[in-house]
Amino acid sequence: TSIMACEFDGGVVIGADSRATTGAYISNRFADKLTKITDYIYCCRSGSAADTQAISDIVAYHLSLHKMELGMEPLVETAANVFRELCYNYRDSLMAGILVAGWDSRKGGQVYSIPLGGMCVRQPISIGGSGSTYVYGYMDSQYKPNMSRDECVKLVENTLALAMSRDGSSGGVIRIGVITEKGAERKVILGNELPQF
Ligand SMILES: C#CCCCC(=O)N[C@@H](Cc1ccccc1)C(=O)N[C@@H](CC(C)C)B(O)O
Repeated sequence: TSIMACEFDGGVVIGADSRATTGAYISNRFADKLTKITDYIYCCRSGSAADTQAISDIVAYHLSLHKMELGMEPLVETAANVFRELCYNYRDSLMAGILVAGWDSRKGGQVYSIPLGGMCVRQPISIGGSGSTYVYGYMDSQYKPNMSRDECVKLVENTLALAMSRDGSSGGVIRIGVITEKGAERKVILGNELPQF
């Protein structure tokens, strides 16, 4: 897997490849690793498909209850804390590397990274999954503070395309999401339309 999330003024851009593997076999060529938690909060999943699906379902349930009690949309930070509590408390039984990203009225666009082990840290831009190891240098060389929405989309597309070209556990299509106060929009870049370097 190759996943990425990037903050911009007014929201976040999230992205993922679509390959699921069972050993060397590609068990799913069109996996959807961008998972909705609330209307304004998504997560990017890497690691065990089963573990990350289960965790995401539990967090979505808790936040739906929290929204009813609170009477307002849950904060991105709150979602990240529920993910962290599960990923840390069950760290010996789980294989889950998750990026939590979304928009709320208090802090706007936010990205929180929860790698294996269960720590949680906010980052303006974050990558994860097996493919991310090949593109840290590219991300660092291209990142600037205060990028526009479209600059973030292009950086996410290019970074994921590079990771997918080098990592055998990444591939397929690129799924992109943009989350702002207006909600979430999604698009797909097909395998033959990927940026070429
Ligand atoms: C059966 C089946 C398909 C899913 C098996 C399955 O979880 N594959 C994993 C690799 C893995 C991980 C831990 C144990 C075994 C196999 C996988 O493809 N993970 C991708 C993300 C998930 C969300 C699709 B990525 O991290 O590469």
